[in-house]
Amino acid sequence: MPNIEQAYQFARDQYSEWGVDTESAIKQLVRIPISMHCWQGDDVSGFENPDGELTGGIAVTGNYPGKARTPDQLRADLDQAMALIPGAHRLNLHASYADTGGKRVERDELQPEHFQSWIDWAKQKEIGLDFNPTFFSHPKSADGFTLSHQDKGIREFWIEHGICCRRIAAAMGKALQNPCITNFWMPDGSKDTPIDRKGPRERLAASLNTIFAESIDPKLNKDAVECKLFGLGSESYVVGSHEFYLGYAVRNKKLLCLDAGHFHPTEVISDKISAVLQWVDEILLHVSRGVRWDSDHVVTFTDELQAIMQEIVRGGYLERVHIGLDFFDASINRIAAWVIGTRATSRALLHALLEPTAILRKFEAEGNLTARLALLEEIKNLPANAVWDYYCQNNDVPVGRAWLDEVQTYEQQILSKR
Ligand SMILES: C[C@H](O)[C@H](O)[C@@H](O)C(=O)CO
Ligand SMILES: [Mn+2]
Repeated sequence: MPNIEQAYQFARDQYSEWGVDTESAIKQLVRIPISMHCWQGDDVSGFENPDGELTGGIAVTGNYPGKARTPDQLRADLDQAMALIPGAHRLNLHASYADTGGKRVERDELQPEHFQSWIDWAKQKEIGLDFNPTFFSHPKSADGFTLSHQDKGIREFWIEHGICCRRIAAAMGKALQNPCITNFWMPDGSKDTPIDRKGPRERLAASLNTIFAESIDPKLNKDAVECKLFGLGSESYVVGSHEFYLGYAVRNKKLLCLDAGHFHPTEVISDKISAVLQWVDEILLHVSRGVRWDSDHVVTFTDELQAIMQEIVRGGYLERVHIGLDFFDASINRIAAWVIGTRATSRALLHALLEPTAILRKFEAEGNLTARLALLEEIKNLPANAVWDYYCQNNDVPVGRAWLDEVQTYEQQILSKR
């Protein structure tokens, strides 16, 4: 399309006047993977018990037809979504998505072989995999506690699950020659005011220490821990709070996972990135969008999304921050949800890479805060969209809203027949 080329040439010249090299921004962007979460494709159901209840204080609303019910269906949907998103990304899998051929395998008995079909798929697509033990939607987590449970037997079951998952993740990392990030999120907490806040936290720390006792080469697997402010049914107390995991990650050299929907409504993770990276080597992000009680709306091109990406790029943190997504919406086409959220995240990264940061930094250093604010407003009018369209075209994915036509065709031909 010649007008995309023309618009890009015009944009390239405009950015060059601000000292920004659009070609270099594009080259950087294509190398930044975004870890797409498998659970947007089936409302966090997984394949262990697809019609079972989703527990753990998370909820998916909506009943859009056509959700994936088998590993093959989920992979086909991911193939379709990934074909509409520029760049090479990753897949983030939960343990409850094991491909066991219909056989019931308990979570403390999961093995790498139960994820072989995912590994083969990722190898063929030349993408990396990330992983998560699943501590919810299971009878042994029914009262809201897992690794911090007061019952030793229940704790041991979940500890064994954590140990299995790290080995599975290491097998994925080895097979794909690409380190897997394994994120530990446990729903443990209580609806009403507990008397004992200390005991569960001591037990959670001890359980994690046992899980992480086996040393695994970081070239194969890196562990992350994820905090939360509250969940449905854990409104008064969450064992794994922010302070708990920040301390745990610092002391035990783990990655800290910051989920954008897991803090007070006026608290933003964009401000936390440079703070926690003073104390931990690497972090994982769960890019999400909190709306009132829900921490997991589909990511859109918000101010906070842009601020997160600006912080990563301005701080020179691209090697230390792993970008993952975490949202689930069953009220709209699930493939469209992936595409909207991942394209928005990638576009926000591009905007950050196109920022004339050197000029802004200079004004700030000189104390010229008037110029800093004025230029922050002016650069919002630079033609980043022309660079984005050009980037999409060069990566063989639809430009602009054309991707939606492809999702609608797939819905008619595939989803509507499920
Ligand atoms: C399904 C995920 O593990 C989950 O969303 C977790 O990361 C979370 O954010 C829970 O609120
Ligand atoms: Mn999360």
